[in-house]
Amino acid sequence: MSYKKFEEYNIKVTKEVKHGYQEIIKTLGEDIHREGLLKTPERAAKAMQFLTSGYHLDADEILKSAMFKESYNDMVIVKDIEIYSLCEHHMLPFYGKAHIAYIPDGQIVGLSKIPRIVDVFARRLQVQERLTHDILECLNRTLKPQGVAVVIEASHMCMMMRGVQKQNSVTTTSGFRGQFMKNETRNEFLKLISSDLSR
Ligand SMILES: Nc1nc2c(ncn2[C@@H]2O[C@H](COP(=O)(O)OP(=O)(O)OP(=O)(O)O)[C@@H](O)[C@H]2O)c(=O)[nH]1
Ligand SMILES: [Zn+2]
Repeated sequence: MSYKKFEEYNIKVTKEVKHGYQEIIKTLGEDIHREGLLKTPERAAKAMQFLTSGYHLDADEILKSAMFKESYNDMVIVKDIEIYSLCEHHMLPFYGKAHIAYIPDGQIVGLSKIPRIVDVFARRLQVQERLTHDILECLNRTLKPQGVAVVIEASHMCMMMRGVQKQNSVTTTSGFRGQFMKNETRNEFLKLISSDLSR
């Protein structure tokens, strides 16, 4: 889609989602003509578009745009990557940290591209398990490393603000491919990030 077409599409989506929010706010018993709420449906629509903007981005292409030949053969870890996503069940936020490692096989990737692909998959309606695998599989198929590991620890607002109302539970998900299937490599990675996991 051309930039102009995409802009037109975005304006149309904002208009439709804004209309949806007007209905929701009204149905929930608020006065949509109240001064403080006048622009709220449009603001909420734009916020939601941003939080789901990952649908329009190609994570494989982002990685491919900065891959370099390099003979470095040891583990590369990017840890403490902030994650903000929306659970697909309640459309409430879940947030936390991702720790990602790979062992190159002839090519490395620009470091910033790792948090960028995290955002591409986080800015969608997600479950933490699928988010973990989306990131893992993207790195595995695009970079073709000797191994890749992803650990995500997150708190879910749908379990905090409502439902079971547990404020301190943290969910950890993980995925491993290639060399990280070996206990020794996996344990080295887990040890290197363990200071974060106990925080
Ligand atoms: N596996 C998984 N579950 C999630 C995630 N985010 C939210 N959930 C859960 O999705 C489930 C949806 O269950 P339902 O019983 O259909 O929804 P509900 O009645 O609102 O459930 P409660 O949250 O228990 O009140 C809940 O257990 C949530 O905790 C996630 O990332 N992964
Ligand atoms: Zn939820």
